[in-house]
Amino acid sequence: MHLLSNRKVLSCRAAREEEVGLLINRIRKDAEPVNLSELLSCLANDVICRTAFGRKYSIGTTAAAGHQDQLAEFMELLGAFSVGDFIPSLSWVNRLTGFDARVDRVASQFDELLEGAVEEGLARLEKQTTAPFIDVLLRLQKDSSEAFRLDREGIKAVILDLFVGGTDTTSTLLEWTMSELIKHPRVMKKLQEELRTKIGREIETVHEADLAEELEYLNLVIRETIRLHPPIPLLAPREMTQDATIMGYDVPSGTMIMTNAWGIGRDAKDWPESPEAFWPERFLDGNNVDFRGQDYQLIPFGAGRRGCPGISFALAVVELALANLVRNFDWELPDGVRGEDLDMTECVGLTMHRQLPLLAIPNRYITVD
Ligand code: HEM
Repeated sequence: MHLLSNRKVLSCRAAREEEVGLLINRIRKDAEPVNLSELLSCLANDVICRTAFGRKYSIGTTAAAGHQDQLAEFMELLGAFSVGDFIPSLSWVNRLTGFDARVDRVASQFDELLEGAVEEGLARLEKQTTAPFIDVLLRLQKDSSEAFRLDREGIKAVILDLFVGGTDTTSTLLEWTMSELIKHPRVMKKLQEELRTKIGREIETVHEADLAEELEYLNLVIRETIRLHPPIPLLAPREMTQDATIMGYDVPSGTMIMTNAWGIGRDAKDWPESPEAFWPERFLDGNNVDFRGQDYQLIPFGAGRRGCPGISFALAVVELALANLVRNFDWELPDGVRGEDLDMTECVGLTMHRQLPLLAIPNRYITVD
């Protein structure tokens, strides 16, 4: 997908660096402890808004608060169990419970937001050279031929897809990585050592160019977190296009199937050494299992033609944010709670968040005047 190509991801670097810089400054100023879950959700949201729409719905405005709530409700509805999807004759239950009405309301609120963004993009079209995604699509529409027509609804659908695919997933991965690091001080210390040694103390905020040096342990930590906490634990539902036999079961064409990436990542057959433990070193010594869809024992981004096209985009945000959060601060839990006692309960939904927000105290480590 052109919009998520490596070149395009690189071109959005300034927005990522600026937003991560703002996050770090905010953490420096906020009263302790900080609500990392909320801050990381805002970060992912703002980065995607800037790359998709060319602007964010800034913190502190009513539009921002409304938009943030809309997105949370949208994700909740996407992950909710809809009786009618599984037993069509019971669709009336969705009307009775108010589920359909909520879906209609949130869909129309989102449509309003996207309509506004399309109008803003149209007004910008003649002026701007570095284009957010929506402008790229509008330009494509303007230049489109008979053979390839992209209409307004299509543009809104693509942007919505990026939005839904890219915000909650990215912030969930960040939230779980910080949780695991705080819960495992040995791993946190080792990662801090890598970042503080390789990046040095001279700069206050880490930029993407500073990550050019091989940061092996950072990569292992992300891999281990996504194994234990795939942000979309059941991937996207798929329909069988032909009859097949899977593990001895006959599965007819047309059956809806769900893939349990969460279960696969913890399966003792593929992960024989303490599959439930957070241990990034399991990926050393020749274990090169990667998460990009080639190794079926680790598929948090799906695999094949419909696998996630946003992997590079997500990793760019996650690596930069983690490098800054971990290098610049020493973290501890409020009220003297020890890291190993941190509650790690998951909550059910399309994306799998922490049930309780992650609150933590940042102690400044890097202080460049
Ligand atoms: C840690 C972050 C992310 C995770 C874990 C993730 C995971 C996934 C998964 C599991 C799917 C469905 C694949 C399947 O069923 O085989 C998917 C699809 C998708 N993702 Fe991601 N994603 C992430 C970040 C992103 C980002 C940042 C973007 C865009 C900016 C994005 C855009 C999309 C799109 C557009 C699809 C739909 C692809 C299609 O239907 O063909 N994702 N993602």
